[in-house]
Amino acid sequence: MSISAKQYCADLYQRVIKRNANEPEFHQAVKEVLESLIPVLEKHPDYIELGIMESIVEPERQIIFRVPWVDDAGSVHVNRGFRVQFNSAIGPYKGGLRFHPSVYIGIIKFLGFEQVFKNSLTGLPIGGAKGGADFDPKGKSDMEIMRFCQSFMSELYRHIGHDMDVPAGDIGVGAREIGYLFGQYKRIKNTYEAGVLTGKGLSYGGSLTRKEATGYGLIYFVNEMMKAKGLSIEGKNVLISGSGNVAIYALEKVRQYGGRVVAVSDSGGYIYDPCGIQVSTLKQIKEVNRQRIFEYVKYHPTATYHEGCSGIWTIPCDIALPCATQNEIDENSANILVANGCKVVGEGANMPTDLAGTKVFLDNGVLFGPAKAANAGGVATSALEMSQNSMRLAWTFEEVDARLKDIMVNIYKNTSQAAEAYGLKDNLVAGANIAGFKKVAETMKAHGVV
Ligand SMILES: NC(=O)C1=CN([C@@H]2O[C@H](COP(=O)(O)OP(=O)(O)OC[C@H]3O[C@@H](n4cnc5c(N)ncnc54)[C@H](O)[C@@H]3O)[C@@H](O)[C@H]2O)C=CC1
Ligand SMILES: O=C(O)CCC(=O)C(=O)O
Repeated sequence: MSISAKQYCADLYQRVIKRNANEPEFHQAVKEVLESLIPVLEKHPDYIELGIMESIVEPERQIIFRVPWVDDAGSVHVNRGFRVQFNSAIGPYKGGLRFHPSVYIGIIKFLGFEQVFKNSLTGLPIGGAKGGADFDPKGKSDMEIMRFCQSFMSELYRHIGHDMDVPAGDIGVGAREIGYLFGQYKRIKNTYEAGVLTGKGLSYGGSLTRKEATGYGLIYFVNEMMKAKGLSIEGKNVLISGSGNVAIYALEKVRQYGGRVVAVSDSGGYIYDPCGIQVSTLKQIKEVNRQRIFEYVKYHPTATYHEGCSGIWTIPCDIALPCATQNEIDENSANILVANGCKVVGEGANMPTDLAGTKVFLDNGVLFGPAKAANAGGVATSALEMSQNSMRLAWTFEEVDARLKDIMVNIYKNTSQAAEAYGLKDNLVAGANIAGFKKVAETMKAHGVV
């Protein structure tokens, strides 16, 4: 090879920027991975020579489609739907669907790219994909959500299948939406293909523990990371951003480990309660009533509500768990967290810390669990749901939970070993990228230039 691995990665990154203009989230995700992989490419120049690096940053397929739907007043709306099938080297495409007004191709591409490495880390046979729409579910009636999901699936069904591509939930897509999507798929295809979606209801092929899996898995990972340093969650003060699926079940598991979650947030603001946030009230407000987080203070007089979501990171804590969305912790918030004594960060959301924020944590010796590793429990349990669907069996909650825990312990072990093997001890960002990449790269090599 005539140029260094470092120069190759810098050049490739420039080509990615040029080819994918105006997609800063995708550029950010690629930059982090390429920088982590320099020591791997120094040992394996064949990954460059065989075009594996060029291929790993280029989705296998990108689908963009029109989603017309009619609201309750009879007005027609047209949204844009996406599915980016990024890499199918190690299994059928797998990854969630996000319904949020901020969705555009750059967000879906970054999420699909991250999913490739995350899914590889689970040790299960799943490739990487992501999808969604720029639809805002906020304030929509059940019937509007149903009509939107039916229209979305009326195009998506052509591109998915239990051995081809298996979507699931993400921001704005939970059990209700998966139900409507599944109903429409079944109607169009006239076949009961349970494994075509995951996160399903229990009566039609869903898995126990899938709802809890991302949040529980995050805490299993954080616990493992702390245990390796002689620390524990017990007695620690914890901040959790977001108050959706990941945040709620992370909170539940932190309490089971004896920690105290003193703040949670939504896109409007955050609540702080030094006595600890009650998970049952949060579930009622968010899962049942679908209300904003400020409602919480009506039930708990010790809690206070504060406008604006980034303020949550100014609260002193031992452990911070960003579980809302991408780039919610920047350099400034990271510096404040460190100055206030935060020693552990576990990423429940995808890419919630920007590159400068990540550097602050790593430079200051914060135990940092990157998203690809720390939040992989959700997709891992989706893969367990697919296994149960294939076998036409349903495992107990305890059985799935035990498998999830094993998977998270293994992910910690593999990421920390990969980091150490490349002289980057304790840098789990590099460890996750390296361990996730190597399995995919070796498989792509075995498949030839395809
Ligand atoms: N649901 C899953 O199984 C998995 C989700 N993730 C990631 O976790 C994150 C959260 O996803 P879910 O909990 O599933 O979504 P969700 O739709 O259930 O909840 C999202 C929550 O984040 C809040 N939020 C949105 N923007 C915010 C902001 N700027 N500041 C504070 N709060 C904000 C929303 O109000 C909502 O409470 C996303 O990054 C998603 O990609 C990652 C792995 C699996
Ligand atoms: O369960 C899945 O397939 C998707 C989970 C997901 O979207 C994620 O890991 O970010």
